[in-house]
Amino acid sequence: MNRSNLTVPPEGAPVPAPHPDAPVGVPLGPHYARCFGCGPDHPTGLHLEAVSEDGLGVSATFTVGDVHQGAPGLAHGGVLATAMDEALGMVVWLLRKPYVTGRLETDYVLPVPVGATLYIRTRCTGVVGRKAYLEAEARMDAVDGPVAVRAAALFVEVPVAHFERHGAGTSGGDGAATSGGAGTSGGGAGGVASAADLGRRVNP
Ligand SMILES: CCCCCCCC/C=C\CCCCCCCC(=O)SCCNC(=O)CCNC(=O)[C@H](O)C(C)(C)COP(=O)(O)OP(=O)(O)OC[C@H]1O[C@@H](n2cnc3c(N)ncnc32)[C@H](O)[C@@H]1OP(=O)(O)O
Repeated sequence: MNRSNLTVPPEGAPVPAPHPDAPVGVPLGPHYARCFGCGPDHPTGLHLEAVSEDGLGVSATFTVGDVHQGAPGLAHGGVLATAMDEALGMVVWLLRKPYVTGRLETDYVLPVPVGATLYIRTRCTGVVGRKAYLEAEARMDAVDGPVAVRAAALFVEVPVAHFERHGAGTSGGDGAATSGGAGTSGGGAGGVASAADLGRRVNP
């Protein structure tokens, strides 16, 4: 894909193993029940479903719905970037450390119609200090279908306080904190209900 050097790891950057508590080969479940990308409680979200792969990688599916259109009958590009962002974020979540997207680069290769299912594969290509380098590819309607979207990203590790400081209504106790749902079925990854909950689940 066309990518800047900001999303390419320096030569020899190591790819760490997933945290021992991270699930392998089972559905990850949502990381947060109201997440726009993966949350089951989000009415118009992407409802991305993902499974971890060997090494530090994830495979995920996203089916484009009516509510995801930009041009008539076609997925909005921002929605597709969100799906890639979400699937990339699931990779670093396997490290059991909080990360946020610092930079996301996207190549739109094919138009993606409503009703299409994207098969997204993401992997970490290196970690240096707080910076995790990641890449992703989405194929249309089959795991070996044509490539529709490619992405590369730099995620930056942040302290749990990042979410406590900047998130509105996520510290628990108000309407934003749900049961978390995540990981309560299918051996999921262990979702969070609040920033405080995130603090209990990540590994410093
Ligand atoms: C209720 C709580 C629930 C929480 C649940 C969380 C669980 C997560 C689990 C699972 C995730 C699943 C999926 C999620 C998917 C979606 C992820 C998103 O969409 S995240 C939202 C969008 N992103 C932001 O809102 C970031 C906003 N930006 C920032 O906060 C800062 O700019 C930040 C943290 C990215 C960097 O700020 P600094 O002050 O901490 O650090 P500095 O020193 O600036 O950067 C550190 C290094 O990174 C590089 N860097 C930073 N930004 C860069 C950029 N845009 N491009 C290139 N390099 C960059 C810098 O050059 C520096 O590199 P050098 O150490 O000097 O080598």
